[in-house]
Amino acid sequence: MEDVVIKTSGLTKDYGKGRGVFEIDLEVHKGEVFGFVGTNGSGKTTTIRNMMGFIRPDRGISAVNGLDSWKESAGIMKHVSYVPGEIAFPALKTGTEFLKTQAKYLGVTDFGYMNHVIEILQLDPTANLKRMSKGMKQKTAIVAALMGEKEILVLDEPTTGLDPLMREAFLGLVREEKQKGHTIFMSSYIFEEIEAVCDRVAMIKDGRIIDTVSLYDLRHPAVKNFIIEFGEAGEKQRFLQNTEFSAESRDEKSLTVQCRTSQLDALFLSLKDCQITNLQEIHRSLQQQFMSAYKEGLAQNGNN
Ligand SMILES: Nc1ncnc2c1ncn2[C@@H]1O[C@H](COP(=O)(O)OP(=O)(O)OP(=O)(O)O)[C@@H](O)[C@H]1O
Repeated sequence: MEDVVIKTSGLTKDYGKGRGVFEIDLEVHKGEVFGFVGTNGSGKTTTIRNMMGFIRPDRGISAVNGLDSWKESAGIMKHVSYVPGEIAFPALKTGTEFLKTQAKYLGVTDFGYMNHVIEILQLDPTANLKRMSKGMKQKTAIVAALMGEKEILVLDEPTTGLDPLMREAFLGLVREEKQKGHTIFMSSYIFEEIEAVCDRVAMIKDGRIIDTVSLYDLRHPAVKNFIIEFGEAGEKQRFLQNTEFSAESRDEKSLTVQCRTSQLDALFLSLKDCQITNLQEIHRSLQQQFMSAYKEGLAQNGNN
């Protein structure tokens, strides 16, 4: 596909004893926010480090903008802003000094966007780098990465150490990047934040991709489930006895109904003479999707 910005195929880095990443196939398209979720030690950082050309794969390929990650890593760096999972700052005194060095390295001369990111994240960069809290270090690394305004962003657990308000502010920055048409690859173990900003998500477990889902598809399933609460128990019973939809009683006045999206009209029509006190769609969350892919994997491996 022409608009593929990041691609891995059969990517394998084997550290022995089942550790590492195995046969990783990913395609991230231009302008996409692509999430990468998995539990601790599942292989997110190893995949990202391969993508960035920091480590050499044992098998398979990784390419960014058509450039081989390992062989042409210098070329890749021209197009990619990167926030590492483990932040190690150079021996400089303050955040400001570090950001100035970074600006020089990246050739940034207009500091408008950098100051915007600093403001959004409420960072005081004048603080001593060594004495910064975990969250401040993380914010500084984000500012250092974003100031380059590159068209590809690779973020390894970028919200580590950020409080919920700052996480939300950071997700706003990700949305701004997407609006500019930039491509974002972001790892996380926090399902809610991936769900909030990503277009597609790959799930990794024990070094292998177990599922790739489109958030649009997750939010727009072909079959929907609703909780319907009736004003009176008798109405609920009448509905249950007469309906052609698959329905199950929940309690005296409420039930769950399963309905194909194409039959929503018919469902609502069948409810038109009932007194409904509440109607709520049951959404399948990314975490639920991950848990079922996880369990399926266990069952296939005969561990369940
Ligand atoms: N240099 C290395 N040598 C040996 N094993 C390694 C090395 N780097 C990573 N591993 C192992 O590979 C597996 C994947 O690690 P990785 O850091 O990629 O996971 P992760 O999903 O990023 O985890 P976390 O969310 O905890 O940061 C782990 O079992 C880890 O111990």
